[in-house]
Amino acid sequence: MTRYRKLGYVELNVESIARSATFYRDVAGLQHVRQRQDGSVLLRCDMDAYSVVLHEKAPAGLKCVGLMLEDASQFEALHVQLREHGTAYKELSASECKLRQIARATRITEPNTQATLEFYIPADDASDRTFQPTHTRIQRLGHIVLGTQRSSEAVVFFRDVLNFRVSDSIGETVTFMRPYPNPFHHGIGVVCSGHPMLHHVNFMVTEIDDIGRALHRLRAQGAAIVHGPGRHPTSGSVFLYFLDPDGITLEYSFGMEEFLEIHAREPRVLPAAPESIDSWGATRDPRMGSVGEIEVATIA
Ligand SMILES: CC(C)c1ccc(C(=O)O)c(O)c1O
Ligand SMILES: [Fe+2]
Repeated sequence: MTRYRKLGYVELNVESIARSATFYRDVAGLQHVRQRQDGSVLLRCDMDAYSVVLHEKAPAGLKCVGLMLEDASQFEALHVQLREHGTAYKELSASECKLRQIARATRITEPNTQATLEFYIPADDASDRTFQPTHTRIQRLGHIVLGTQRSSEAVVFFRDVLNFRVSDSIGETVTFMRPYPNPFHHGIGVVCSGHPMLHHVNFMVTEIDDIGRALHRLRAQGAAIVHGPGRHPTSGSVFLYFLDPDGITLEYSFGMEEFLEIHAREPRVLPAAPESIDSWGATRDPRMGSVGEIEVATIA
């Protein structure tokens, strides 16, 4: 079965690249890396080549998600699983990989959310990958949550075909899964929604003070805070959600539960109640998770 390192990158469509590049650097606190010839902007929040890629394309939402495999031998296991399930896949050409600073990649359309998933290993190039945390000490791209009306089928696909492990669910509304054996409680969440969508993108920060400071900083910068601060009983994280310039929901969180590779605890099902989302009792702005079209790629 396929083994992963982590959720590696997320590529977003935004209405104005200049406006969003400034926001993701100055407000969200990522490091600007460079602009590619096609105009897309690379930002990072760890020592990888990039963690977030912005593309100027309406409507705003998700272009694709990169899942870093443990090593090159995982492609064989992944391809076997995809063929057995009858899921079409495409291997990216050497020139496309070079452009994206990756050594090898396979792309699929996840059949239930329609999200483009890219399974990859990074290039072993000599590019500068230093990362200097900014006002908010982001440690990594944490997770994304995808919405679909076929959420139970999506969970089965991530679990049985892609070898994600379920960490917890809240009733039948949301399930949190980790790309095995990455230790963090979830790299992907799947939420019930009326149509396929990106619900939010999460960045994990260094300490609770990053959340408290962000609350005041975001207010001063005029960003829309849409939920929190609060604590998620599922992963144990303290959270704060805010909107990017197009209304895409971003989350900072601190303190996520970690799982061992073996003898991990069993997944839990928490009741479908507000206390299962937030044990501090914060109220949610209805704009949370409301913008995030999923661009559907053609897998030839
Ligand atoms: C409100 C959302 C879907 C949610 C719930 C719980 C967690 C967590 O346990 O960390 C999240 O990260 C969420 O985004
Ligand atoms: Fe989250």
